Amino acid sequence: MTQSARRDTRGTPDSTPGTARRRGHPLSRLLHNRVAVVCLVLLALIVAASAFAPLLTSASPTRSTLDDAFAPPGGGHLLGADSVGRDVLARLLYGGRVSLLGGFIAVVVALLIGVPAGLLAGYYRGRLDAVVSWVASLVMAAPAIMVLLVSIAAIGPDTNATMAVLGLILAPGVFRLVRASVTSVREELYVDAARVSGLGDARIVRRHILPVVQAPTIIQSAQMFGVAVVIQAGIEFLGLGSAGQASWGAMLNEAFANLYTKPTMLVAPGLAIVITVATLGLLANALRDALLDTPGPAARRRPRPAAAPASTPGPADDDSLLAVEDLRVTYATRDGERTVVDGVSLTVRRGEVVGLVGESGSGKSQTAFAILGLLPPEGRSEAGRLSFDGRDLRGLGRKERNALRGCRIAYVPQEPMSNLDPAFRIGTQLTDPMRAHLKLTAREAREKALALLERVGIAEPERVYHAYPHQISGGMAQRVLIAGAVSCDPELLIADEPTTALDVTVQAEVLDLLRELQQEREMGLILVTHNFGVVADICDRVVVMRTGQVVETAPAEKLFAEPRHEYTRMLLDSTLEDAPPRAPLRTPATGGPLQETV
Ligand SMILES: Nc1ncnc2c1ncn2[C@@H]1O[C@H](COP(=O)(O)OP(=O)(O)OP(=O)(O)O)[C@@H](O)[C@H]1O
Repeated sequence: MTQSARRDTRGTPDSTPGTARRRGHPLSRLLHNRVAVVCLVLLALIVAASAFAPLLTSASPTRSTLDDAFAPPGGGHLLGADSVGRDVLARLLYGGRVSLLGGFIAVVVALLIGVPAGLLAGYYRGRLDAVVSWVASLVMAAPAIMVLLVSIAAIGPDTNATMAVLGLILAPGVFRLVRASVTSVREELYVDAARVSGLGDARIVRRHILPVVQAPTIIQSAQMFGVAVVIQAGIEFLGLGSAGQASWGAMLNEAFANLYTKPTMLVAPGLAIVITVATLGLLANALRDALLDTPGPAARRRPRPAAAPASTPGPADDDSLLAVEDLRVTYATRDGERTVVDGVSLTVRRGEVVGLVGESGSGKSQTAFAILGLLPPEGRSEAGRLSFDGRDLRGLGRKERNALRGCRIAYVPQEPMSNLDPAFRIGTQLTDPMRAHLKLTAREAREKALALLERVGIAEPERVYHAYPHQISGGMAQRVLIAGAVSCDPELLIADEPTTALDVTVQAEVLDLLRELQQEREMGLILVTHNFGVVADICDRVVVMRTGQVVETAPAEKLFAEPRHEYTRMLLDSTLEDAPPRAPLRTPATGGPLQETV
């Protein structure tokens, strides 16, 4: 995406007035919605009337006085009395408690089960997701009313227990909603970026995933509450609730029994149920408008083009900072296993810049992700050797990997904007990993972040520190990410096409910055690129990849002076001619044309 295109979708500092409206606090947006305010007031009145029933009426909801049977409204009974002389107002007020408590129990149970299950399944996917999704489908397939009736038969006529069972029945709906939200946000590059910076899963879920899940869950809760109130009334209406208690459903039952003699008895419980349910439904709509009117990250991971593998590894070096030997990355696909990195070997020494070059789809990013331990769950990697500073990275636990990533091995991605969470200020995103890894106080982390912002060439560090990602340009965002990447003084930096998404004018500045920081801190640097100009500018050594394999490894000068492999020559020629390297390739084995990858 070009810089200008990105500005169109993300906004610039000048576009803040437009975004300010959207960024207003959800509560203030809700309170600006008249329907929402009316609903909130009505709900508050219903809840207060039920909670303070003893203060509003001295009558008992269950005591019957046969002399008062069918007493008209007024006098001793403000809303009249029912067929056995019980006070209708008292039954209405106390009955609200049963309905509201029942709805509350059902929603809480559904949330307690659905939210954690959806978070875990959506975040970790794999077998856990498969099992939980299967159970959810099973529960959803069972007819809800039958399950409720069977549970009443088993537990007995206890309204609250029945509503807890209803919560179990509603939980798969919550699970699916949360799982879908997590799955979509999990693919966001800023979540990858948080993982790369070494933040633990709990922190990532709290910071980046939960805020996204929150809004749909709140909306769904309001809807579920309405459904639960109706079902609870239905159960009481059928006479299956707790015996002897006043409830709106029991009042409806009583009214139906006397439908022909006293039809007006339907009015009070009918209105109470309709108003409560309609209010919850309208409130859910208003919540949706208020909560979902926030700018979400639109950018998704770029679709990866397809490519077929070929071969030629290179040697590993013993005093190297990073040593990779015979790295393979495979994906299980419907058509069988697909190898996207095949026998890659490379080394990086301290203070050395290694360019990983090749056309799109040649496996550069997959190699980088495998080194970082960041392949998606469906991807598998294995290597003859994968060591960092003499330490074997194979089989490292999640915690140990996290401790290494972002701290000793850092990553700069190719799409700066998508790697910043739009919901948080730049300062928060910079200080978070520093506080986690370096155990800095909030104040120390802030000072370090401001110094870093200044170091990476940002003219107004304070402003950028307090800005949201949409308020800065793409070039600035990349500088911010570079500042974040070097914030914990890593020994190895992996930069995946760090200038691709930037304006041509900014590209050179960002490369200069990377080179300066690399020299200043004597970092090893793996620069993933398909641009030989970039390689010539800053790389000491070059690894050329094609279709998942290394075809040539050489010092940069040597590679330019005498490229050995035909593919390297073709890439170099296309760079010199300023033409895209897209001539049909021949596989070494068959000589047949390879698939076009872009
Ligand atoms: N999740 C996945 N499942 C299956 N194949 C994948 C997956 N992700 C990537 N690939 C494949 O891996 C191969 C290498 O992709 P990779 O992203 O490493 O290429 P690249 O050289 O970095 O390209 P680019 O310069 O476009 O980023 C591609 O053929 C791609 O289709």
